[in-house]
Amino acid sequence: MGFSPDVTERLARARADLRMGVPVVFDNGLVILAAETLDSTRLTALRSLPGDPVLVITGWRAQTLKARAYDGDVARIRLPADAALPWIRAVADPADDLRNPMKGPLQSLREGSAAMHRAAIALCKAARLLPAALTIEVADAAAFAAAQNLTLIPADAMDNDALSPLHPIISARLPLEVSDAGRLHIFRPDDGAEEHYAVEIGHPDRAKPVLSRLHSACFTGDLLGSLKCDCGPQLRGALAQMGAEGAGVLLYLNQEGRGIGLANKMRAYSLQDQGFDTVDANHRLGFEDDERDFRIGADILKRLGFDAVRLLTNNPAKVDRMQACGIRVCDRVPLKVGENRHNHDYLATKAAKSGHLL
Ligand SMILES: Nc1nc2c(ncn2[C@@H]2O[C@H](COP(=O)(O)OP(=O)(O)OP(=O)(O)O)[C@@H](O)[C@H]2O)c(=O)[nH]1
Ligand SMILES: [Zn+2]
Repeated sequence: MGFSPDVTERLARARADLRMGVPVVFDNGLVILAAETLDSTRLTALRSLPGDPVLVITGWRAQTLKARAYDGDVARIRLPADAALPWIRAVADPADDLRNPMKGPLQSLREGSAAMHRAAIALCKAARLLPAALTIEVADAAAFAAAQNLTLIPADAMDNDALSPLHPIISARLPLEVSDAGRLHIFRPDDGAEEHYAVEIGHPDRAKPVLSRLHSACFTGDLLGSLKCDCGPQLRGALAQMGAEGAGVLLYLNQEGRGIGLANKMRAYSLQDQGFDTVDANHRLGFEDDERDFRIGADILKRLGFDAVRLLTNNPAKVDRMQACGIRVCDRVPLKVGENRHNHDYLATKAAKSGHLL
């Protein structure tokens, strides 16, 4: 009839399912549940199935837990017969690592392919959950999904790494403190993920490099005035500079916590209170230190008609990634504002480990 959801749409459903604790089924036979949202009812149901449940974690998390990661970026841990919900949570979530370091010995699987387990981790990350999934194989995936009313997704659904097209939805005049001539543009991706925004100041000449900032959302810094980072002052500093020049474009990308989501960023903050720095905290949670997709920013710039920028950033990786995405970075304009006694170590870590320029 033509109403059925396509793969992209089913993936959006799958992300929502995982966030609620509902299993998702890959059509080649792997059932997955996010460890973070797993409850005891579904754990019992999963244990009633024939087959051996496997807990998938990332290579980073495995390193912290001293488990073997034969698959490199992921590790498949055999679920012990007596493992209950708190044990699964403790493997997935580092909150109590220091208080309760012994989860193992963890038995990692070596045989067979990890391709679908890798896809399960990618789906948990896309759902902004902890990157850990409980999985089990079923003989007839389509029948199982139909009988249990679960979302069925193609085995290769996560292989497509293309950027989901972003569409301009609306733009409207928005007078700002820094400039009367402000305009806010809303962009919405096809895949049901977060919207992103562009703030245009004045009427930048498309034929010249535009003063530009790619700002990643930071609820704590941008809105609450958190002193743990420099995001709020950077946001306001960038807008002020654009206002003073009379032209510029600031992209506000909803990639909170360098792409791990606000809940996971707060988990990282909690680990930072235990003594880990910003990079180590991400790794202990099982994430890369930076999970952002900078193609989004490049795509929005192009859609607005810009192909060359003077980029306000202290992050050389951002410059490289923009260039790789076809945006010419004619100049890097430093944005050194907002250092205080609370974020001194954070900024020093970014300089030491992530290549930020001080
Ligand atoms: N995961 C994580 N994210 C953080 C932390 N502190 C700030 N962020 C996020 O980091 C993002 C800002 O990135 P930064 O690395 O500060 O800066 P950048 O955008 O790479 O570089 P600049 O252009 O120089 O600001 C925002 O999404 C913040 O929410 C943290 O400790 N952990
Ligand atoms: Zn911040």
